[in-house]
Amino acid sequence: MLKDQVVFNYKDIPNFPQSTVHGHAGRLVFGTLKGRPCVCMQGRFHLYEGYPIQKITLPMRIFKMLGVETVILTNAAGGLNQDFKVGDIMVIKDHINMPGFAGNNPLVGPNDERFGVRFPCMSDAYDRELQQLAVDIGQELGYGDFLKEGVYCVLGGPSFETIAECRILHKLGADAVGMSTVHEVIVARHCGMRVVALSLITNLVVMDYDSQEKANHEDVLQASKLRAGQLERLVSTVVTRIDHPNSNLI
Ligand SMILES: O=P(O)(O)O[C@H]1O[C@H](CO)[C@@H](O)[C@H]1O
Ligand SMILES: Nc1nc2[nH]cnc2c(=O)[nH]1
Repeated sequence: MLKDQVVFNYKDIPNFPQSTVHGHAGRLVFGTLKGRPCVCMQGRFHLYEGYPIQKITLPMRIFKMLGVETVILTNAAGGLNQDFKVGDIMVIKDHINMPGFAGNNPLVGPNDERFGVRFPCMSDAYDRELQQLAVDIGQELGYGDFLKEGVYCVLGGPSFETIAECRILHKLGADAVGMSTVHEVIVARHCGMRVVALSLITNLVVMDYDSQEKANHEDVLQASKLRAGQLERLVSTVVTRIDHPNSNLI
C-alpha cells in the first residue's frame, strides 16, 4: 500500500482512456513505498475495449515524461504450460506479440524520435536482472511452489481461445495467454524504461475436446483474489529492492 497517496480518476485526466472492464477501478495512484516514489495504474487498457493501440499505451509515454525508470506489469493469464496450476505466478521472460504478426503494433506510424528509435530491439524486452530479482524474492517469501517463469502470448480478445488456438499457442512455445501487457512493454522499451512483468495463472486453458471446462471472466476475477495479497507482497518487495533512486510504476 502506498503512503501519502494522491489519487486521480482517469475520467478527470484530459485525453486519458477510460477503463471499461469489470474489476478495473480506473484510477492513477501516486505515492511512496518505503520512501520510493511510485505511480500505480488501477486498471489498464486493452485492444478489445475498442481503443486504438496507441491510446492503450499512452500511459507509458506519460510515465516516461514523469521520470519513471522501471515499469512493473501484472496480468491475469490462462495457463498453456501443462505443468502450471491455477494460482501460479509466472515471471515473464519473453512474449509473443500475436497482433503484431498482423501489423498491429503500437509503434506503427511516424516514429517520435523524442521517445526512441524507429526499430527498437525486443530480445531484451524483459530485464534479466529484474527477472532474477523477482525470482529470488519469490523464493525468499516462500512462493517457490507456485513461482514459475515463462513466455506470455498476447491475443486481441475479447473472446477466449478455441481448443485449436490453444494447441497452436502451446506448440509455438507460449506458457500463458492473455489480452494485455505486451503493447505496453513494447512502448516502455521503445522509450528506454526497464520492464519486469508477472502473470497470475487464473485458469488452465482448455486443450481437450472432452473437457467440460469453459473459460470465463468470473473465474479469472475469483482466482485473482486468491493470490492478490501474495502478488502485492512480491511486487512491493521488488520495488523496495530495485537499485536506482528514481520512480517506479506498478
Ligand atoms: O487485463 P489482464 O490482467 O490482462 O486480464 C486478463 O483477464 C481478462 C479476461 O478475463 C482480460 O483482460 C485478460 O487480458
Ligand atoms: N486470452 C486469455 N486471457 C486470459 N486472461 C485470463 N485467462 C485467460 C485466458 O485463458 N485467455
